[in-house]
Amino acid sequence: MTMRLDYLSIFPGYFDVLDISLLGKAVDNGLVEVHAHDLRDWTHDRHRTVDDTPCGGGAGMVMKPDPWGEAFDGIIGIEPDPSVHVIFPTPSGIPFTQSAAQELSTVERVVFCCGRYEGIDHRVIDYARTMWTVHELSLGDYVLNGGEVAALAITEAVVRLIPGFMGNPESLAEESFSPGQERLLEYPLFTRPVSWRGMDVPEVLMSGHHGRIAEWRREESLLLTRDRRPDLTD
Ligand SMILES: COc1ccc2nc(C(=O)O)sc2c1
Repeated sequence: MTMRLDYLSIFPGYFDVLDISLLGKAVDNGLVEVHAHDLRDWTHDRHRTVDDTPCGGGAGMVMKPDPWGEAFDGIIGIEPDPSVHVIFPTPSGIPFTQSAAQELSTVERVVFCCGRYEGIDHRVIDYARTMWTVHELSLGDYVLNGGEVAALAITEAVVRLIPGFMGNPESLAEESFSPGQERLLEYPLFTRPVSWRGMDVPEVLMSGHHGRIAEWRREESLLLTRDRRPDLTD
């Protein structure tokens, strides 16, 4: 399966980065197909206007619905198709989680709609919900300047879970938040040299005793999770 990823933004250059590193390899391997689009290509005035003042007053500008609607028509089509997943990164979205990444990694088509200014006219989201499967997602309790960085983060979290992307799928099994990890944070990691600036790798990890190593790692994960993310231990 090849996943098609589309990005709609007034800064499509943000997505040039998808040509490098592991994601670039996924493109080369035909696992993903990436298309970035400039929303201004669907404007018709000399200034290529995509925003206007908010109805009801208030600070800032709101993204006009017209360019989004025409872009949807051109990029996705005019027929409803629930197999297309449209993601609006937004501070008012539901928190993006590893399980959401897991679900999205099985989808064949994802379209990211990256807002700027104060946000997108809500009718755009309402329209999208009549046509496709829509997700309004937030990365966390902070606000970025637009949806592009969130779209990149979501992309990386999703694409790395596509079967065949990671050379060694076993490395996914022990990561923080991966299924079967009881929602525990990953234990501390060490590699050679065994001694570095007066600090040694924990002896148990050099013992070759797999049972004791597994026990040490689980204990470390439990301690770390209780300390940093008590909300995960409920
Ligand atoms: C205007 O579009 C925005 C603005 C801020 C923002 N912050 C996000 C976040 O996930 O933190 S997504 C997002 C989209």
